[in-house]
Amino acid sequence: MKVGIVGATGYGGVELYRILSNHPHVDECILYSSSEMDVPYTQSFPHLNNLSDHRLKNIDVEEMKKNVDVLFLATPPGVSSKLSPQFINSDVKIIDLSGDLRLKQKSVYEQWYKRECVEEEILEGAVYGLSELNKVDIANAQLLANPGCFPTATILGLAPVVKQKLIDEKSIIVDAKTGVSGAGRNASPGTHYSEVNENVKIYKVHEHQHIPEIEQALHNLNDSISFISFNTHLMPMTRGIMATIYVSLTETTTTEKLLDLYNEFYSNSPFVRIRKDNEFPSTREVYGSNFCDIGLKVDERTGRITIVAVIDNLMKGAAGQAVQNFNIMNGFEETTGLYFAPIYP
Ligand SMILES: NC(=O)C1=CN([C@@H]2O[C@H](COP(=O)(O)OP(=O)(O)OC[C@H]3O[C@@H](n4cnc5c(N)ncnc54)[C@H](OP(=O)(O)O)[C@@H]3O)[C@@H](O)[C@H]2O)C=CC1
Ligand SMILES: CC(=O)N[C@@H](CCC(=O)OP(=O)(O)O)C(=O)O
Repeated sequence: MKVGIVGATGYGGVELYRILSNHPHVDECILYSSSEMDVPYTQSFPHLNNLSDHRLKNIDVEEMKKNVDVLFLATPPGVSSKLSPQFINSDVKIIDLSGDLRLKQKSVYEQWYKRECVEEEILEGAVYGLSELNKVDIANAQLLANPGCFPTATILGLAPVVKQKLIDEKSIIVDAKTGVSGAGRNASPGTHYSEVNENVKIYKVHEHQHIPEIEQALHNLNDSISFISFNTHLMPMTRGIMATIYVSLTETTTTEKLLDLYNEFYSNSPFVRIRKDNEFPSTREVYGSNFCDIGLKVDERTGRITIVAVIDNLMKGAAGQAVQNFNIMNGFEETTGLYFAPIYP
């Protein structure tokens, strides 16, 4: 297959390139840029010297329609809203890593992203691609909205107890932490070294754009869920997301029984690893991989559970899950090109 990557000079784009350039069903990667034309890719990324002789191409929709089977958009918010509609009814499948197509209601996108949304009929046609929960629709998608990094960890961490209706629907609290690469390659005052080093910062309090995405997905699993409490913290590390989730149980149960439920729920999900009783994952243990690792424990005194879900934000939180979805959309084994160990230490 021939794949195109728009935004190849960014973090999500170069992670896609790392995976797709070694994918057994990808014959060619075509790399697009909105700011550079006909310059070697290695100019942006010298770590690819001797591995890539690609030159960046400018974005030309008609050229893409002729030369590309699947187009990945690893672009800032607003770009996919303009590009994706131009591919409707074409033979090109679109996998969008941005948040532009994830929310089903135009007004909700405009409220949280504070920018204009695509038409609702485009949103209706887009499939939300949380690979573990939506395989049948993903397999038939032409337009795929790849989930956000925090939603991926949070929804996978909660899905079994939410679907089984074991928790108080108003009790969900998510305390999430992220590495700085989640903010993309361009430095900003909030993300440069001296701001982040030896520091922990809470940001976008009650205003994070992933809140409605998580609520939408949980509501689809259990329609009594409408709102969650969710906050994010920037950590002095490059990659990784940890979502620590607190929820109240509606009936008495044990850690052992919940671990059995999670193991059963994810028994056909090769990238979700449930930890043993009293073992909790850390971000390092999924670094550079497509795994989502989950640990949990019942607090018998309070009747609450603590659930911990970790991912690599650029892998399962972005490019890795995008390739997992690419595999499902094209009838390949979902682990193709992706089933490798995390980098450790
Ligand atoms: N980083 C992460 O962990 C995650 C990111 N995402 C989402 O994925 C998307 C990409 O993120 P990330 O790679 O981190 O961001 P980066 O800022 O690192 O890269 C974005 C790339 O988009 C390109 N770009 C900028 N403006 C335009 C435009 N108008 N048209 C076309 N291309 C443009 C730029 O390349 P050029 O100038 O060469 O065109 C740039 O390299 C974002 O929507 C982000 O929210 C989702 C999950 C996790
Ligand atoms: C550290 C950091 O700033 N992370 C970003 C990650 C969000 C992201 O990738 O944006 P979309 O999923 O909405 O496209 C944030 O928290 O906003």
